[in-house]
Formats: sequence, structure tokens, C-alpha cells
Amino acid sequence: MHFSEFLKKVSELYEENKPLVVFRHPNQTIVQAFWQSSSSLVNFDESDLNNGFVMAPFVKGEQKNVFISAEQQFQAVFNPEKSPMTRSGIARDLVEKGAEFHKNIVAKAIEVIKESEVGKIVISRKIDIPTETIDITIYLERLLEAYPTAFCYLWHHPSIGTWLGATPETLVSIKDVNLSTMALAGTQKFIESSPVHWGNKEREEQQVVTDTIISALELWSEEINASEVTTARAGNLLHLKTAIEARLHRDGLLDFSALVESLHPTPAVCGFPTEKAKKFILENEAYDRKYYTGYLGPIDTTENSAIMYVNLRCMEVLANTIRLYVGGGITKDSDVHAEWEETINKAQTMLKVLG
Ligand SMILES: C=C(O[C@H]1C=CC=C(C(=O)O)[C@@H]1O)C(=O)O
Repeated sequence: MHFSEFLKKVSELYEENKPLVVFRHPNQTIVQAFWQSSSSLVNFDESDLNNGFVMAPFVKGEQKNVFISAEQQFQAVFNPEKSPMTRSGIARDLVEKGAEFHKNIVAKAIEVIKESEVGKIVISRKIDIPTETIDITIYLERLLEAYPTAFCYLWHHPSIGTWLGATPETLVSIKDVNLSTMALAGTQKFIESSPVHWGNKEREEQQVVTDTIISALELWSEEINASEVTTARAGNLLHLKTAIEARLHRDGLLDFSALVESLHPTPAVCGFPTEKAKKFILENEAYDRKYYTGYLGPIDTTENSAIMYVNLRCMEVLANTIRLYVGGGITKDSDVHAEWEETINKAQTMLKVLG
């Protein structure tokens, strides 16, 4: 199918309010779409493992792990035209709203970390951009164009809403007994031809993520290998990354839910230790993350494989408003102002898509 035809079909299904997901894996040209003719909400935890797409929230409760079946699907090839990325024209005052509130929570998190055994807490916020005309196919095309190395998606369900994103982070990739994942944390702005230096704050923050993932995997695996720490680029940002591989005791899909839930949420999106960091987030962030920092991705039972990504650098489409979600890891060495600037930098990923 030609890409223009593909987009037309996506647009029609979206207008018909069908459950629908469109996605492209990092560094791939094939864009896939799965959709459901019935608008029923399928709870993934209550259904058998089938071909389809999972969308899981940060915390299960009001939001469920939703499944969209791959029974109806179509695909196309998308070749980015390599046009230069546009600069976002969205006013900085919209992005900077709520500075005092956010900085206060970050300061409080630093205090808690200094006074307790909590090592890291990820603090996030939402940014609402009033938008009169919302065209999801234009956003989708810009996402695919601008972020070829990210997992890009558009997800819609009539009982939940619409989300789009371009995430740099894989939560877990499973094929038979082989598992791969990554520990991604630490952020700085990408500046062309400028040498990259990482401080101890970022290195320690990222190491905690690596250690926690490895200890969760010990339960399921025979061999675990971690790469050297490298620098990975995600749009206008750089992160520290460790690639982790493991050989599972048995086929990963047999334990899919338990395996994935044992890794989620990683300290890259929640903190460490997990339960204490989560408690702080739920008591202090004062807004609902919903599917931001949850995970999402396709399951292919025919291929005995699944790839779940962490839902970062994403936005939710609301009536006349686009809501962006951004956050960062706080440790004892965090600087309140630098953490605030980091959320502004991270917002650029989706702002560029809005035009
Ligand atoms: C929580 C986010 O990023 C995480 C992933 C990479 C680097 C992060 C950091 O440097 O704080 C965060 O842990 C976000 O983008 O909203």
C-alpha cells in the first residue's frame, strides 16, 4: 500500500472512532496498523495471549492494560525525506507554566533522598497546549519523519483517548528464550560537534537503572550480559545507555505478563527503591500520568516474539488541547533549575511535531 493511501485509511478509521494503533520500530521503514471493528475495551490481563498490541499505564488501577488485536491490519513503507527539522513555534510561556510547583516537588524529592534510603525519584509534569485544529495524521507523519531511530506510534481507543509518541527506550524485547533490554537514563542536550562529558550524577543515576534491571532478570534468566555504557542520541537529547541481554529459562512469551511486570516500572521512569519512589510520585506529583511512563508494543505469537517500549516523549490528544508529558530522574546531586530546564528540553521532542 502506498503511504498516502495508508494515511487516508488511518484517518478514516480514526474518524470512525475505531480502536487503532499505528507504529514503526526504530530504524525500520515499515509502518504497521492494527485495528478493531468493535469498540469494546479488551483488558489484556483477562485475555489469552494473541497477536496484537499492548498499552499499559504507569500504575494499574483506573487505567487498565489494554489490548488491540492484530486481526485486522495493513501496512506501508515510509521513507523519510530527510527534510530539516522545523523549530517549534509554540510560545515558551506555555511550556514554562507551573514552574514553581514543579521546582517545589523536585526540591522536596531531593530532601527526601538526602534524609532516607531512597536513591532516586523520577518527577514529571504535564504541559497543556491549547490547539484549535488537531490533525493526527499530520502529527503522525511528522513523528515518522523526525524520529527515524525512535519507536513512533499513534494509539487510539474510543473509551480511552488518543496518544502519540516517539520513544527512545525499549522496556523489553523477547524472541523465544532470548531477551534484550536497555538501561537508559541521564540526559543532556545534543550540541553538534561539541564533545560529550557526563557527570557523576548522570552516571550513578544510570547505573541504578542497570543494576535494578539485572537483578529483576536474575529470576528469569541463565545468562545476563551488559554492554559498556554508551551515549545514545534521542532527537535533541543525549542519554547514557547500557544494552542488556539475557537467556531465559524458557520461552519468554510463556511468562510474558509476569516477566514484563517484574521489569516495570524501571528506575528510569519511577526511581529506586521502586515502591518508595512510586509512593512519593503518587502523593506529590498531583496529576495522573495515565499511560505516560507505562509501556506499549506488539506481541507476535506466530513469531514467538514481543517488543515493549517505555512510553516516553509522548502526548495525549484532548478536546482542543494537546497534553505533553515530561520528567526526569532526581538524585541527591540534582539541581532544581537544571531539572526544570531538562523538562523543557524534553518537551521539544513533541513540540516539533505540533509545528
Ligand atoms: C522520564 C523521562 O525520561 C527518562 C528516560 C531517560 C532519561 C531520563 C533522565 O535523564 O532523567 C529519564 O529517566 C522523560 O523523558 O519523560
